[in-house]
Amino acid sequence: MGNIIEVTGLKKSFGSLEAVKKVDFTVKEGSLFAFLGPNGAGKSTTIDIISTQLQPDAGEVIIDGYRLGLDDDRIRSSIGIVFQDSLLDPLLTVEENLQIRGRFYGRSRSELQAAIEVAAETAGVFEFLKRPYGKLSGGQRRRADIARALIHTPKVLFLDEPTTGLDPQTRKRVWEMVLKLQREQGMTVFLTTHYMEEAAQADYITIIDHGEVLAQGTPLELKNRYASDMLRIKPADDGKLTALLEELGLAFERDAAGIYRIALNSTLEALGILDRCRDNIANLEIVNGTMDDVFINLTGTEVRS
Ligand SMILES: Nc1ncnc2c1ncn2[C@@H]1O[C@H](COP(=O)(O)OP(=O)(O)OP(=O)(O)O)[C@@H](O)[C@H]1O
Repeated sequence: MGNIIEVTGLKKSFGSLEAVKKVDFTVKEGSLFAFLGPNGAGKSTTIDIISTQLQPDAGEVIIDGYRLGLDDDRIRSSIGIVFQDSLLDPLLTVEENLQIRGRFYGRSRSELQAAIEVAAETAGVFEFLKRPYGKLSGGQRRRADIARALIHTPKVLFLDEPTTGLDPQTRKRVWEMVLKLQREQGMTVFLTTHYMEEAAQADYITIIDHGEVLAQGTPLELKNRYASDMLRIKPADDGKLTALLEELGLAFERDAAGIYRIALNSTLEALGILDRCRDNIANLEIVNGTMDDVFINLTGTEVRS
């Protein structure tokens, strides 16, 4: 698959604040791409630029073969965006909201109705098309927002924190719908999220902070590079285990419960350590590095919950 988005040397300042300093990344067609960073990292500014809503100071953006600044109308027809704040009218039904949106795209009445049905079916809002948007639950609203973004059958769907503010069960349902869109319909999904368990399911991740790319790769590549597996040992005899680990030259920490934590260079390194310490182990576990660890190690910031 080729790249559907190519961003090179992107820069944007607001006065003296360099919100985007030099951002380069590519997104493969049909992939689930996660764009991560702490608050104020420059994610929204980047998305606003590549979705034609904000002019960059420098850089090149190509989406679906169209160049930003030259083919903005074509870019707009290739992308759908779900913002954090909904754009739908709470007093109108979901169907009426979709009709209003769909009319932007100059279709005949029957084409519009067909497009609404497909978008509603895809986003799972078919059964409440006739209900006022304002009367829907949080998860239903989010799916209606997604239906709005799908009405012109875009190739790339931008989702800005699509599951933030939803209860865990609803979050799961919305998330499953997003995955289905990407996996079954081949849609490219460009996602920002503060939920690392969602990011961990992406095909590719770019992490930015202070307007610069800190790291890029698949979740596995990033975990291998920026998160260690952890060996946790509950000792049979504290003093002996401390002495043994020191003798082995291993760095360790002890938590409040008296559990020893040893960062591993590789999972298999645990075998040698366990073999040497076996007589002093009451209990043990190996905890794999997570995307949370990657995020914290790179940005020095806890993931916002
Ligand atoms: N229109 C603007 N005028 C001035 N400063 C702005 C403007 N838009 C964004 N900024 C600043 O640029 C920086 C990057 O903001 P941006 O919204 O792109 O970050 P973000 O990564 O999307 O953060 P969040 O996760 O909170 O949405 C921040 O310091 C922000 O205050």
